[in-house]
Parts: sequence; structure tokens; C-alpha cells
Amino acid sequence: MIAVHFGAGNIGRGFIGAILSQAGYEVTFVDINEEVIQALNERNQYEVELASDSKKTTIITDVKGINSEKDPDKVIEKLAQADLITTAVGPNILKFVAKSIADGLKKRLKTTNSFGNIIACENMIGGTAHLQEEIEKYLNEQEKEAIAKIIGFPNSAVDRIVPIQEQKDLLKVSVEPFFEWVVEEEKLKGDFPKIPGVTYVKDLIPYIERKLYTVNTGHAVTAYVGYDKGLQTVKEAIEHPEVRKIVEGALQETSSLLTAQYSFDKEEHQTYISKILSRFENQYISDELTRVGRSPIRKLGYDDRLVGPARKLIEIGKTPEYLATGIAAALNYHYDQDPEAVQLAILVKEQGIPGALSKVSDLPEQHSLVQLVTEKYAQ
Ligand SMILES: NC(=O)c1ccc[n+]([C@@H]2O[C@H](COP(=O)([O-])OP(=O)(O)OC[C@H]3O[C@@H](n4cnc5c(N)ncnc54)[C@H](O)[C@@H]3O)[C@@H](O)[C@H]2O)c1
Ligand SMILES: O=P(O)(O)OC[C@@H](O)[C@@H](O)[C@H](O)[C@H](O)CO
Repeated sequence: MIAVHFGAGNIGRGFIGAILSQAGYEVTFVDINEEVIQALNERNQYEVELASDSKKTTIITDVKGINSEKDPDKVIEKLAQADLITTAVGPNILKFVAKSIADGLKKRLKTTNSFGNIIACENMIGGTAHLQEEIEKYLNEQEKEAIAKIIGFPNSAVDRIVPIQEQKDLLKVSVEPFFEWVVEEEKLKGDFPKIPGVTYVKDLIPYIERKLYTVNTGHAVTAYVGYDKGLQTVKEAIEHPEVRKIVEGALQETSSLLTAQYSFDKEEHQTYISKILSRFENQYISDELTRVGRSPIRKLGYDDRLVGPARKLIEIGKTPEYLATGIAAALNYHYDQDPEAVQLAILVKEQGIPGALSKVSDLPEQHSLVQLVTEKYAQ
């Protein structure tokens, strides 16, 4: 079985590539980082270490790499043969990998009519559907129809905290023990062999919303409020009483939304929240707030982890006080190494809080969430 995975970064090597290799796939990573690609091709293996007491290490084998900038034809060749194509490049990069996936699928149509599947493993709602739209921009009607018959595009939700690595070995990754990969079963095409460790569900929406609006909401609020207080890591921030109070408050707010919208058991959801907070406290992980808060404009998007649940709570008559505090902290996030943070700071300076928030979230300036955040920002 052949898998092509775009993005040999933290989650690519530390989770998706690892789980696919262990399931018996030959995994080809596609990336633009030449050093990583060279190392993958020299060694054809790398280590994944658990960030826990045990430090259990697993050797991930049967892996190689292609640099998509240097060898685009090799990528197309491999994609044409792949049983499974996955991505973990970041939502904003999907449009850049779409062309080579489209070229690979076109080549595939000429050589085989065997089934294949494409799964985007990004922190966003409808990640694969978005990737599909981007791929289809490069296909004509006939190609779209032929590809729709043999290629499945299931959405997915992935959860495993993998911080930026500071290893002597360029390929080694330290990951938290917890992991969850949920895939939309009905959209899979062909006789797809179940990947051990993956959960298959009929309707992904409750799962991706539960993950994005709990793990990632909690993370984002920790990052922006913690950074505002001059803290550096997730562990430091979540152990700071004032930060923790706001994070816990925000998670109670998303909990009231999720348990009202879906049939999640309230007690089970509380256990889910407690588990997440303990994952943030992992003493074996040093996760920078600047990684977790990266790309604040994306994170303030309409459906994303902050504005998404906050506006939905308002729709059901609730006031998201803590989420609004988190959004206000995001609008006050000044980090000059992050291009989106720089862009956001300029937007806030030029248009004020209502104008900037309206622009990045697509909410009208008169929206009550924009007003609430403006009040919190002033405080
Ligand atoms: N790290 C985590 O804890 C985590 C957990 C769950 C989901 N995710 C999601 O996974 C995705 C990747 O996150 P990450 O933390 O692994 O980031 P990362 O920066 O470590 O990895 C991204 C990789 O994509 C590569 N890349 C960039 N442009 C590319 C292109 N045009 N073609 C091919 N490769 C390209 C980069 O070189 C890098 O190796 C994001 O959507 C993130 O939200 C991350
Ligand atoms: O990857 P982002 O930028 O969408 O979000 C940052 C973190 O919250 C995220 O990477 C988490 O570590 C991950 O989603 C845990 O499963």
C-alpha cells in the first residue's frame, strides 16, 4: 500500500506518517524542506518518542521523501500510484499543494481506475472538502466526474499535541501519548483497509467541533491570554491562576454549546475537558505559546475555534464572556516573528477593534460579539 503525505513537519512525522507506516503503508513524505527530505531518503526511518515517564521510542520505517519544489514530476508520479493521500501542511497551504494533487490524479486517470482516498489532517472544519475544492480548480468537468468515481474525499479530525522539536536528530519527534484520528467513513472509496488507531464515524461534524472548540479553543485562549501576561509556554500559562480561570470559563462556554447542539453526555464532556487540561500541563512537553497562537487571523476566522463557538452561543441566547476575553487577547497579540500577528496589529491600529475583528471574522461591526469583544479589549 502506498501513501503520499504532504508535510513532513511535527504532526506529519509525529502522527500521520507514523500511524500509516505502522499500518503497513510505504510512506512518501512531500515537503519543501530539503534537509528533512534528504535525511528521510538517507535513512528511510526515524524515531518517535513518547513525551511521558516511559520515553518509549518507536522506529518508523519504510519512509522516504520528495522535495516538491525540486522534483514536482516525481511527486506527480507517486501520487498517480497512491492508495492514500494525506496532508498536514496547515489550512493556508492547502491551495498550494492542490495543483500537484490535481496533476497526480489526472495522470492516474490515464493509467489506472483503482480506488484511492484523500484525507486532509488539518485543524479546520471541512478540511478535505476545502482541499477538494482547491483541487477541482485544476480539473475540467470530465476529469472531475471521472475522479469523483474513484477518489474518496473524507473529512477528518486529528488530535495529538506535537510541539516544535528541539532535537539533535533532525527527524526525531517527541509526541504526547494521547492521540485521536477520526475519519468520515461514508466518503471513503473502494475497499479501504481500516487503519489501526483510527476511528471511523458517519457524521464527522460533532467530532471536529468537539475537538476544535475544546482542545484548540482551550489552547488558543491559553496562548493569547498567557502571552499577554508575559508567559512563554502552555504549561506555564495553564498553571497561572488568572489564565486558567479564563481558559476554564471559555471551555464551560463551549461545553454548553456542544452539549446543547449534540448528544454529548455532560459528565463525559467534563471528563474530556479535564483530560485536555492535564495534557496542557504535561511536564515532558515544552510547547511555546507562539506556536499555539500562530496565525491569529486564521484563528479568528468565522468558523474557527474562537469566533465560531462565540457567535453560535450568541445565536442560542448566551453571552460568551470568557471567549470574548480570549478574542480580545488575540487582537492584542504582538509577536513580530508571526506575519499574521504583524498584519493583525496593523489592522487594529488602522481600523480599531470593531473594524479589525469584523474584517478577520466576517461578522458585521454591529454584531453583538464584536461589541462584547470591544468592551473586553477596553478592560
Ligand atoms: N502540531 C500539532 O500539535 C498539531 C496537531 C493536530 C493538527 N495539527 C495540524 O497539522 C497541520 C500541520 O501542523 P504542524 O504542527 O505539523 O506544522 P509544521 O510547521 O511542523 O509542519 C508543516 C510542514 O508543511 C511543510 N510545507 C509547507 N509548505 C509546503 C508545501 N507547499 N508543500 C509541502 N509541504 C509544505 C513545512 O515545510 C512543514 O514541514 C496544521 O494544519 C495543524 O493545525 C497540528
Ligand atoms: O495547529 P494550529 O495552529 O491550528 O493550532 C495550534 C495548536 O492548538 C494545535 O496544533 C494543537 O497542538 C493540536 O491541534 C492538538 O491536537
